[in-house]
Amino acid sequence: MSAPSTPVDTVDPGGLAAALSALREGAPLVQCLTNVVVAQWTANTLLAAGASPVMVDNPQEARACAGVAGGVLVNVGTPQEETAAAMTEAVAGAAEAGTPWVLDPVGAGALAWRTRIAHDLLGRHAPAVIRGNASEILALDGGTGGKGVEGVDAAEDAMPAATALAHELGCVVAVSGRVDHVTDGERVVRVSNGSPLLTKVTGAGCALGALMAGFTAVVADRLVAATAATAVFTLAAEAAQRAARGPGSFAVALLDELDRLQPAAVADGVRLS
Ligand SMILES: Nc1ncnc2c1ncn2[C@@H]1O[C@H](COP(=O)(O)OP(=O)(O)OP(=O)(O)O)[C@@H](O)[C@H]1O
Ligand SMILES: Cc1ncsc1CCO
Ligand SMILES: [Mg+2]
Repeated sequence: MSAPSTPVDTVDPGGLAAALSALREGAPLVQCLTNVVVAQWTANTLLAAGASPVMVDNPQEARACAGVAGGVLVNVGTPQEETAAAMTEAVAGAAEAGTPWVLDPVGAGALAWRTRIAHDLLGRHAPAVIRGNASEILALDGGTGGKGVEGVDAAEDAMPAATALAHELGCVVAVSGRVDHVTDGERVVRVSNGSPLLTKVTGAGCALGALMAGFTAVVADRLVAATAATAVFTLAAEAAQRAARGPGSFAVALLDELDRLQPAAVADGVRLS
C-alpha cells in the first residue's frame, strides 16, 4: 500500500497551540514504563511541558496506576522480566479504564525479545499512538530494524509501514526523523521543526513519546495530540539550540525552553505540510 498524502486539514497551528494550553491546564498524570537510560530526563521533560509524571513500572502497581493515569507510556528500551510483566499489566489497566497508551518500540527489529514484547502488547489492546524512529516502525511491519536503538532509515520511507500499522490497529503512528511524519492512516502531517542536536543526546525520542502520552490525555484527536507533542518538543529544541554550546547545555536548555514555550509561539513557529 502506498502512503496517503492528504494535506493537513484538521491539524492546524491554532489547534496545536490549544493543545499546549490544554496540557498546562489539565496537568495530566502520565504513567511511564520506560528505560533506565532516560527515566529521569523523561520525567523532567513532562514536568517542564506541564504534565505530571509517575514512573510506575512494577507488575504489582502498573495495572492500578494505568486505571487512574491520564495517559500511559510503554517504552521497551531496556526490558527486564519484571518490567515486561508490568507492561502487560499496564496495558490491561489501560484497556479496562479506557486510558490512552503510547508504545515506543525502542530497538524493535534489532533485538528479538523486545520485538516480541512489542508485538505481544499490540495484540492485547491497541495503543493510541505508536511512536518510533523510522527503522523501529519498519521493524513492526516486518523490517529488520536499525543500529541498536539508532534509526538508519528516513521517516518518509517508513510511511507505507506506518499507514499499514495505523489501519491494522486503528491508532496513530508517529515516525521521528529530520522531518517527523504523523499519520492516522488517512491523514498525514509532517513537522519540519527541530534541531540536529536532538540526535546528540540520548532519549530525545523517548521523551517525545512521553509527551505524546501526556497530550493524548487532554486532546481527543490522537493525530492532533501526537502532532502537538512533536511541535512543542521540536520548537523548544530550536530555541534550545540557540542557547546551547553543545549536547550538554542543549539538554538543559531544552527543559528551560519547554517550560518557557507559549502556545502563541507554537502557532507562529510550527512548520506543517
Ligand atoms: N536529523 C535530524 N534533524 C533534526 N531533528 C531530528 C533529526 N533526527 C531526529 N530528530 C528529532 O529528534 C527527536 C527524536 O527523534 P529520533 O528519530 O532521534 O528518535 P529515536 O531514535 O527514537 O530517539 P531515542 O531512541 O534516542 O530516544 C524528534 O523530535 C525528531 O524530530
Ligand atoms: C541508549 C539506549 N539503550 C537502550 S534504550 C536507550 C535510550 C535511547 O533509546
Ligand atoms: Mg527511540
